[in-house]
Amino acid sequence: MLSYDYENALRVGEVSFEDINGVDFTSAYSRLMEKLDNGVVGFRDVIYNENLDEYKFFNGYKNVVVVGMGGSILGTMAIYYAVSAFKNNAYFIDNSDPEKTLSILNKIDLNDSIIYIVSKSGNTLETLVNYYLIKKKIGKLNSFKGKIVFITNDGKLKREAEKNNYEILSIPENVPGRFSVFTAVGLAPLYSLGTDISKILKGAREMDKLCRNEDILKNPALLNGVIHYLYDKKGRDISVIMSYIESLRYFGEWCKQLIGESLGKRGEGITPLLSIGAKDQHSLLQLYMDGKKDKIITFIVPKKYRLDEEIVFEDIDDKEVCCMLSDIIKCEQEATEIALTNNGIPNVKITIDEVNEEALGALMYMYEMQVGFMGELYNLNTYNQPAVEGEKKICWELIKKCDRYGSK
Ligand SMILES: O=P(O)(O)OC[C@H]1O[C@H](O)[C@H](O)[C@@H](O)[C@@H]1O
Repeated sequence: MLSYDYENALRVGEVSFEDINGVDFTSAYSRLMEKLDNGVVGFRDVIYNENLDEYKFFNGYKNVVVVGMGGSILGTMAIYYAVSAFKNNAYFIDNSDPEKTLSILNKIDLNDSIIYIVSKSGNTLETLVNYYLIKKKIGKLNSFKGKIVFITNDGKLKREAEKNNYEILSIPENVPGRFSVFTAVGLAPLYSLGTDISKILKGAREMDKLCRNEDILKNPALLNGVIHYLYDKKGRDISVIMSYIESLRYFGEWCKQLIGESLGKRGEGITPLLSIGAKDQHSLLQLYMDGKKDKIITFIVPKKYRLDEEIVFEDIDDKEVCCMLSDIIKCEQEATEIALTNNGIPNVKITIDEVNEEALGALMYMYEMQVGFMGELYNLNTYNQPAVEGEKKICWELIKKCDRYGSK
């Protein structure tokens, strides 16, 4: 399913086994388990949901449009772009960038679409605006033959859904948005996109077995959390997630929010930095290798690439050399790993068999648990994001001043 290799994080010598054992990870483990057992947070419970039938009515549309922001869309994008990298019937609308939104909306036939409006609070500015645009576009049609599903618990969007008798799915209150990919937030649109959602949950459950292990060496989420925590304390507070498969780009975007909003509190936290190999060997590797000593690298690599082909080098040391395309990128990753380690840069590696639903379920759940453990190590509230509220208030005031109807 997934293997985790931490040897190079210790080999470089900045952090040792004694350091790991010196961290009170047992208390962190117990505190998180207690929260999960008592339902204070519900991101573990949802992976055991057996009732996937409620999504079966959401099939049969050519296009799937998902409108949301942050935790309400990034997990869906992460899984879709990973497992369905070769399809193109999904449209994701999150930002308030007029050029992006309008160019997407101008090309979709909404009549042949299932449209998900996803917002736990029901009040997120960008989601609201993008919904209004869709509503306006639908209003101009003679009749609307598509389907709108709201995934929301509250706010303006819930009221809008109720007023118009749209279908509403809800999100368990104890599952924070950025941990909600295994709820209707991710599962409903992914089902409409033809993804095998039971396999996503299967992968998450298999990972959960490992994450319940009290033995840190058998618990990759706990071990990776402690390693990153220790390196942060040594000044390596930038966590580079370097994926050697492009279809995991949005997994990185999802991780960025999960790590950033969960742990960035009270002057603590690590900064996630996304990187794609082999490309970034030609742009950022110089910085990783020889820049400030503030980074720890996580390689994410598949054993098998879903497409592959033989390639012949016509002249390597006067010889023809034949290898697979996948051999090339694997050699590049290995070379980077060896060079970084030789240069004293700590790195860990997560290997998945291949990119598929189960692997994504396992990988994403591992990160949810890792962040949960890390929040306990830092002793902070992992599940809120109070610092971003200030900007929202200022922005709503500015928007009221933009009113083009004036005092009408
Ligand atoms: O699901 P929503 O309520 O629309 O929230 C969407 C996103 O917006 C907020 O600003 C939060 O910082 C994020 O944690 C959240 O995922």
